[in-house]
Amino acid sequence: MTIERVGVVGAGQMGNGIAHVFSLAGYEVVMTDVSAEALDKAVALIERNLDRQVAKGAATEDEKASAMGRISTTPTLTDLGSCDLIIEAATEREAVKTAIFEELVPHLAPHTILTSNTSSISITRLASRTDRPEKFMGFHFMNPVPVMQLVELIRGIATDEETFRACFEVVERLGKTAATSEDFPAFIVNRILMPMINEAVYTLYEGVGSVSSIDTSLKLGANHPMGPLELADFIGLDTCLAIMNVLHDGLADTKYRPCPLLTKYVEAGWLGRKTKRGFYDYRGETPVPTR
Ligand SMILES: CC(=O)CC(=O)SCCNC(=O)CCNC(=O)[C@H](O)C(C)(C)COP(=O)(O)OP(=O)(O)OC[C@H]1O[C@@H](n2cnc3c(N)ncnc32)[C@H](O)[C@@H]1OP(=O)(O)O
Ligand SMILES: NC(=O)C1=CN([C@@H]2O[C@H](COP(=O)(O)OP(=O)(O)OC[C@H]3O[C@@H](n4cnc5c(N)ncnc54)[C@H](OP(=O)(O)O)[C@@H]3O)[C@@H](O)[C@H]2O)C=CC1
Repeated sequence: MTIERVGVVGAGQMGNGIAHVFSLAGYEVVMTDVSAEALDKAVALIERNLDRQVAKGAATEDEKASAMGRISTTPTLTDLGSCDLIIEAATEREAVKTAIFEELVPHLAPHTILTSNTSSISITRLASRTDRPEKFMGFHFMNPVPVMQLVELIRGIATDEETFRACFEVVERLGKTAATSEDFPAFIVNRILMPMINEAVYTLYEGVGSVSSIDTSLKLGANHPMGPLELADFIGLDTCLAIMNVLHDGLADTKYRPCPLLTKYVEAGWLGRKTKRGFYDYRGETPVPTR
């Protein structure tokens, strides 16, 4: 099947990156969000990130202008009904995602493939809340989307081969690499990455090290590009906690117990970079550790 028009639901840090890479690869993109401000911010951010690529010689001014011309925004979710492929990238809460699918489904063309960028939630369960479990998949990008090479593709129990092939071909046209994961809590990347981040928070909670010593240790001692607490702030502490809860509930093993300190940061609304405070305070010139 031919995919030309792509709908993106949620214009946060993942939604803007997803719209960016699809438009640069020549797809028409329609992006929606509950917040008009988020849509405006996303378009401005895509333009800034494309400028960065132009400055580095990774894209030309013409490619940038055509990519920007292929992106439109709408506050109305049901305007996405005519898209060939939809990628839901709203907040990591199952109730939010199912409400989106339930509102969208009556407006979809019969051929539309519905996907979720969820970091952890059961694809089979999300699919079961739609009219098309066979045309439903997990399409999981990594952050920052324009930079990271991987896309995890997750089939639900009912996903058909045609849908999988179509999504696989899209990943190739984006110039990215697909890895396939079975549909179990948090799939592959987050099944491995998030317990490491949670353990870093326990290391902080138990006073084994400060924020700086933990991040410096993993950056210089294990060659990670970002320390685990810096990475947690980058991903969003609400998303990290949501993923740990899915692992804990879904696999019923205490080794996935979210660290109480992670819960406390989220309760404070200190969600990391997106709220300017998390394990670091980003309100000044340079990030300052908060513990
Ligand atoms: C939670 C989930 O469900 C799954 C996930 O996504 S888990 C998170 C996965 N992501 C990671 O682990 C990221 C780890 N961090 C990194 O790889 C690096 O720190 C980083 C790529 C983000 C930044 O690298 P850096 O060397 O410190 O910064 P910088 O030199 O400014 O940027 C490197 C490149 O990325 C680009 N870049 C950085 N941030 C960007 C962004 N937000 N958008 C677009 N481009 C960006 C830069 O333009 C630069 O491009 P070139 O290589 O073409 O020059
Ligand atoms: N952060 C990361 O590193 C990664 C995240 N993901 C996944 O991507 C998804 C999005 O995460 P991320 O971009 O970080 O989150 P953000 O919080 O940055 O963005 C989520 C966006 O969705 C909006 N939203 C909430 N409810 C709705 C709705 N009903 N309809 C449309 N938009 C809505 C939010 O608006 P408002 O703020 O007004 O509520 C916000 O703008 C999640 O499923 C997450 O797990 C996947 C890979 C990496």
